[in-house]
Amino acid sequence: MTEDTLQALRRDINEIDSDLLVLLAKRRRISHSVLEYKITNNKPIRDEAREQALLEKLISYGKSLGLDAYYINNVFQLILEDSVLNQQALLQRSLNPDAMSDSYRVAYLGGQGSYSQLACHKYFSRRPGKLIEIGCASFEHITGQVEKGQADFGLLPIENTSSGSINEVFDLLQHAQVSIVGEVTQSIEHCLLALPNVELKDITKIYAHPQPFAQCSRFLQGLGDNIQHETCDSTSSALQQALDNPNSAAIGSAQAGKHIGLEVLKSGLANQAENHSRFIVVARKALQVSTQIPTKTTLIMATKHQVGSLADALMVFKQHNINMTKLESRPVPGNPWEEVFYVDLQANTAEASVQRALEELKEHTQFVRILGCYQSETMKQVEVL
Ligand SMILES: C=C(O[C@@H]1C=C(C(=O)O)C=C[C@H]1O)C(=O)O
Repeated sequence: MTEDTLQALRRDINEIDSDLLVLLAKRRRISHSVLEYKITNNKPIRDEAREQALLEKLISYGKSLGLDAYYINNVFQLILEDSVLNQQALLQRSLNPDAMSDSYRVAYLGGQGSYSQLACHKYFSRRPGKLIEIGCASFEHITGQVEKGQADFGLLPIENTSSGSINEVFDLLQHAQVSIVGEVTQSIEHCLLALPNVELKDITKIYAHPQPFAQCSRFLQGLGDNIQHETCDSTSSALQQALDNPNSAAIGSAQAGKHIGLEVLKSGLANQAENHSRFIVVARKALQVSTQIPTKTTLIMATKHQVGSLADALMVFKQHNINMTKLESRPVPGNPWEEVFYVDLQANTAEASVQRALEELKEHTQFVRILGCYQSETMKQVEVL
């Protein structure tokens, strides 16, 4: 085959890819129109039976064209997710017009290349308007910016699949005057990054935020005791240190390393192959969440000092048929041995049944505070394979 033939084939591929994009954009517009029907008829945004039927039909047709089921499933699950999340985002925007402006300021930990920045870009990608980023040095700084009205939103990591709950953030939420308005999950792919030409054997010091150190503990143990670990305020500052100090490395994402001029010495450092962090998005005022979309409510409560009081409180959720997805206990700062509980519920406080459950919960607790009611971002795929 000649070079000219190759170029001609590549032109054909380019054309097909452009056509695919045009069709995807058209599909998205039609999906937006379907939303109008759901709003008028008060129907849930998601229709899993329709998705299931659609995927089965596509897989069968795709097979006749020589495409395998796994490939078709992967491609269309992504298209469906986009379609559903976009409808949800549009609906939420129409419900909360006051919270929409041409530009919005978001405070997150670190700066260019931090994992928080990746999560911020992912979460706000569906939102029109100009994103103004405010890099912060600590979690308190983030909530402070939101409380003072210097940021419209703050992004805080709350849990990680390798290292568990991020206690500092839970403790901060006890007193911060902010409301949770959203969540986003970001996959975290830790790499060891160093200046070009530095080899693993040359490294004497590794810089990282405490979270990546915890999430990559097994890899770090394997390197032996001769390498010093220095904790940094954020992944961005760890990268800067690796840039400034010879024979050192930092833990961060490959993208962040590339951006700043560091190369990947080793990838896949996390203890768990599937390493994800869930972030919460906070704002000064709570948002209204449509009952047509999957919703989470996060609350904080202190139970009474009586036998069975936690069990009694949790029974309220069971009796009202409310699914609890997380229960976390944290000490009360300044009151040794006192505990507060963080609870995530699959519930929307706009529903009368949820309001009744929360009223009843008060009878079994010393206090209850709703930290937020927000759109659940995790979309469970329908299973066809
Ligand atoms: C577009 C719709 O809404 C959602 C998105 C779908 C899609 O993009 O094909 C299918 C079902 C729904 O979960 C619809 O209900 O038809």
